[in-house]
Amino acid sequence: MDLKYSKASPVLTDPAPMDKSRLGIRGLLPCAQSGPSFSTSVLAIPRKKPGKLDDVRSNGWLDAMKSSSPPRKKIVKDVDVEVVSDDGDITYHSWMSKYPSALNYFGQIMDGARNRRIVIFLDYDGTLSPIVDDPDRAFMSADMRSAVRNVAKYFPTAIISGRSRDKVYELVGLTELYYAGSHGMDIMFPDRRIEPTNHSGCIKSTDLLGKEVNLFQPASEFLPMIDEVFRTLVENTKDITGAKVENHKFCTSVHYRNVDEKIWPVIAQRVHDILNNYPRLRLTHGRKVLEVRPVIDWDKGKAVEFLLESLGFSNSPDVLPIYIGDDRTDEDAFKVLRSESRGYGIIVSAVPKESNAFFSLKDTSEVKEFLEALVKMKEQDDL
Ligand SMILES: O=P(O)(O)OC[C@H]1O[C@H](O[C@H]2O[C@H](CO)[C@@H](O)[C@H](O)[C@H]2O)[C@H](O)[C@@H](O)[C@@H]1O
Repeated sequence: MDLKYSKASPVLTDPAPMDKSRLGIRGLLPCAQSGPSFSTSVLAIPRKKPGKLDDVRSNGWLDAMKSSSPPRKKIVKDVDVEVVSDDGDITYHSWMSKYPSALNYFGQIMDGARNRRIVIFLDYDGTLSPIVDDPDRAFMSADMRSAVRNVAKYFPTAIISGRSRDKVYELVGLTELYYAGSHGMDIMFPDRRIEPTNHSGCIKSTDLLGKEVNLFQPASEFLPMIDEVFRTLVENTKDITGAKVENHKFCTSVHYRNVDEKIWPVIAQRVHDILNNYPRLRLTHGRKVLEVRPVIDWDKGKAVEFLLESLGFSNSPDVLPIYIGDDRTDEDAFKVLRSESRGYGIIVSAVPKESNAFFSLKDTSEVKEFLEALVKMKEQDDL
């Protein structure tokens, strides 16, 4: 597909047909050719009559929604954190032969790292902080923060999150890291580095400490559209108990974790109908969350490549990138690292799921252990 601008821009020119097939739209509403103008006139959309929920059932949205997070078979009530029962233990152990524990294989991973510069990429939700019901309360523990801080002393470390860059920075609170928000569509990297050769469009800015930095925001033209669709989604889900819409600047998400499962078809249909008016936006599935993103050729995998290049680590056999993440959006990064055996993806999961990662960790406490082991190894000067 042609790029709209120069080779540098990830914005795709003719998104409409691609959009439709990705969304599985069956022409529920007349489809605007170029999306709505940025006005408030689209804030209220006509509601579907009850019983007309065939689109989201037939296009796979509902199935994807149901399988989008580990089953909550047992919930530890007062901790408010997902815990999966032992039922799937046998399957889990056989899955682990395909995705062995990064802790058990730590020695082998370190052997591969000998004489190579390790670069660490970390997802936030489900990786550094446990999955909880309220996205505003997804805090990382002090121990985890200290593990990440120590890792960053020895290895270049970046956080790549679906949240807005400001929000994830606020949650992590460490200035010594690199941050990419909005699924990699908002990357801040140091000024002293060279702009990656294949990309233009970096802008100069200052970080919260007043330091000069570069920003790469490949979806900046979508800002008003995302803002508009965010407000539309808020308006059209406000009557659904438990629904929550978040604005991540270059993408927006609709949470249904706290919505009664019987109402999932309704929330899915509302989002579907709204997206039908925005052919330049697409939907991806996260953990009990519908994520609305621009149709651009950019994802967490591209962000990893971009950061490696902008930090001066691109295409070097002396570099070993390690990416730790837990959800479907992290698969793009795992794929990049798997290709040409560039590095290691580590999936965080307590249940079996297909992945492009090489290794696995069961939960956030194992992530912390892995990070601590890296630091210990470095402190013993074994790397
Ligand atoms: O890329 P990430 O950093 O993993 O962000 C992905 C999404 O994470 C958040 O939602 C998820 O975590 C919440 C808190 O534990 C949980 O309540 C929700 O069900 C999960 O989907 C965040 O709120 C989303 O906006 C991110 O897209």
